[in-house]
Amino acid sequence: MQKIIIQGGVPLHGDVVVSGAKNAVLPILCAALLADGPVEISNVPNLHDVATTARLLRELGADIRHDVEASRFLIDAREARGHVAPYELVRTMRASVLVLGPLLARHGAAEVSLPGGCAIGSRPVDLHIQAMQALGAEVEVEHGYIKARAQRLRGGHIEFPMPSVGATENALMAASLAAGTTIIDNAAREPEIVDLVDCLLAMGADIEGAGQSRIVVRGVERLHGGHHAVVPDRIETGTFLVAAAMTGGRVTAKAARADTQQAVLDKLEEAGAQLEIDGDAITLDMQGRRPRAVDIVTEPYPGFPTDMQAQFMALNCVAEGSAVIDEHIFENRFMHVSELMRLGADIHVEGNRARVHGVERLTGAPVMATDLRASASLILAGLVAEGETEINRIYHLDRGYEQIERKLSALGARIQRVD
Ligand SMILES: CC(=O)N[C@H]1[C@@H](OP(=O)(O)OP(=O)(O)OC[C@H]2O[C@@H](n3ccc(=O)[nH]c3=O)[C@H](O)[C@@H]2O)O[C@H](CO)[C@@H](O)[C@@H]1O
Ligand SMILES: C=C(OP(=O)(O)O)C(=O)O
Repeated sequence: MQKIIIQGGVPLHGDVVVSGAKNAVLPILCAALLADGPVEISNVPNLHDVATTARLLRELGADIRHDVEASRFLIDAREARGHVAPYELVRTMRASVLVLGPLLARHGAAEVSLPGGCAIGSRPVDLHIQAMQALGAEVEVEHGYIKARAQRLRGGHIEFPMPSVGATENALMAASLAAGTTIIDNAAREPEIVDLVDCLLAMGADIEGAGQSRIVVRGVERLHGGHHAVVPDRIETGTFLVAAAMTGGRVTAKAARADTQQAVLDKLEEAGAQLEIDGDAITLDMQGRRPRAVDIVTEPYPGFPTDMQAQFMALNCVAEGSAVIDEHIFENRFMHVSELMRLGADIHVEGNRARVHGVERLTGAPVMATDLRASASLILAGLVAEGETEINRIYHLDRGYEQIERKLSALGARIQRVD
């Protein structure tokens, strides 16, 4: 099994080009199922989750061309007649539940395996199901599958008890082809929602209010093909900026979108980093300084993202002072703590709160990655730990980071992937 080996202690310097966002591209690939013409998607990151989604769309009958060099997908779902998303594909990736809305809207039927349990929490799909029911679908859950049916979906009022990114995405895609108007209240406001809506608009949808808590979708008879470029990945951007801050370096993230990650940039400044934003470039300078520990509370957007919690935990581990991290989105997202402690971190967890006392130094050791962002936090810790850190089970990383070790090497890190 592959692993990553890091010799820590090198301040990072240089430029890194940010890839398209994983969490934007996955729903957008699913949205292509709604179109009765070819959809071209550019700035697609070459990730394991993207390959899994492509396999799922092929299984459903879509014709897919992937130009890896050009980071482009061409999806033609005109002949796609399948409506079953099987366990074998869905179990490896939660985002596969995002075919539910498109299949139901396009074919009047969908059978989607319940996504598998994930290391960060129980992650139910009740809100996805309630949204489909509000649009007139009959839904049953049996034998591990969500089975949904509707002659034609009709507009309705969906009021989420809490914002859910995935359920909002499923609701948006289903409502786009429903008869009549749908109002979604307490919708998620993440930049990936806005990006999905931009893609749906390019396909001829009629949607207002993306990025706000109330979204209004006027259903249309058909959606056509179109082109969309995926928004830059704010979590990848944040991860590289934290790497620069922790190592006392200076890094410019290019092709980034500062306006999608104010909460993260604010925390980096609070930690003592100097930031400069110039168009789509974000430069972080921490040369000659040690970060200060920063308190974090994860919240739905525009609050601090849960997907950056583990990386800031790593930063706090080597920062000056102590900080409290409150995880408010997922009930079990501190799996990285025990591994960071193997590197010498001083962390105490009580429920969904972690207290981190910064230490002068971490020391390299073999560690095990448990989920995607936990893996990222271990890489960050390895970049500053004395000696060698060996990170096992890195397949999680390939789900969400494009060529992370190459990008870090280009910034001067001593990092390699070995078999
Ligand atoms: C592919 C993708 O975009 N993944 C992101 C998406 O996940 P995902 O869309 O799964 O996350 P949600 O926003 O739905 O989850 C938010 C909270 O709602 C709960 N919930 C959700 C759905 C539901 O039917 N019932 C329910 O109780 C979840 O357990 C969680 O506690 O948003 C998360 C929160 O920003 C991110 O961490 C993930 O990286
Ligand atoms: C939790 C994440 O992804 P997913 O929802 O795909 O598991 C993530 O991107 O950090």
